[in-house]
Amino acid sequence: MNNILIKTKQLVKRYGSVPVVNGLNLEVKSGEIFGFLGPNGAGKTTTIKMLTGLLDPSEGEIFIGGYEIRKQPAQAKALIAYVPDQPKIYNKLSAREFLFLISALYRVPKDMAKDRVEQLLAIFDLSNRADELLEGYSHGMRQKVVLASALIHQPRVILLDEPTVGLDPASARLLKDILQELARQGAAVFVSTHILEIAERMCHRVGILKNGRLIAQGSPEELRQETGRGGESLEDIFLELTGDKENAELIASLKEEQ
Ligand SMILES: Nc1ncnc2c1ncn2[C@@H]1O[C@H](COP(=O)(O)OP(=O)(O)OP(=O)(O)O)[C@@H](O)[C@H]1O
Repeated sequence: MNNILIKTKQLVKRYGSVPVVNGLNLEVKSGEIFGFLGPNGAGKTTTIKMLTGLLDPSEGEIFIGGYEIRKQPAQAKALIAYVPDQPKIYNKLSAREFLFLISALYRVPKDMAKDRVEQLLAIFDLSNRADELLEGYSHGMRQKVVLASALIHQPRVILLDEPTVGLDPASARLLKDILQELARQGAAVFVSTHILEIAERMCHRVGILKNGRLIAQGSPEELRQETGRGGESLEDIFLELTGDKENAELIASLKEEQ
């Protein structure tokens, strides 16, 4: 297996005749954290759902660890962890029960599961409430349970859709540290986010999606050089590339007229 763990070739998704993802070519290597950025409706969630195999592409191919997701779905999916933007969780289970359920679904051997569950509960600071029903958990606590459950089978490909929404600063920092450690151990991490500061600090490379097309990709530093915007923040580059800077100028002009 080469070290490209996520690869898409000319990926297209249409709803009716409208392409919402259009000719996407992506590669994410082992050890890399790739930030997937783009305005609302750009096609990020649609792309991530195709990468997980939950949504069929209209055209193109997806390789996870070298396995084409539609031709070898079991092999590809065994490598993946997916944290959706609106996770479903079983409210009538406790966090500990939920994590054991997910371990069983991924066929993690029982002894190993026991260690992993306790380790993850401790890492996410959930140990002392692990036997309470999830229905009584706050949004951020539920998010942490979902993140813990995604890591239980030691995935090589980690797909996260807006994972920091609802997390407090300490938990967002913890997530960043965990993802960096997993990448260091060889995982490929693909994360969509609107928080450009996180992308800038966490991601080795970012891709900017607009209207279903990748309009730029590279390290934040490379994007600065390409756009001739040395010294500017990723946020300024993002707004420039996605055209939202015009909005900022419009708003500024409104203020001047007041
Ligand atoms: N089931 C569907 N049927 C029709 N159109 C859809 C469907 N799902 C998504 N779309 C459209 O596809 C486009 C991309 O949506 P998607 O959810 O992938 O965007 P996104 O980049 O994740 O946006 P956000 O940042 O707002 O979450 C949008 O125009 C959306 O309306």
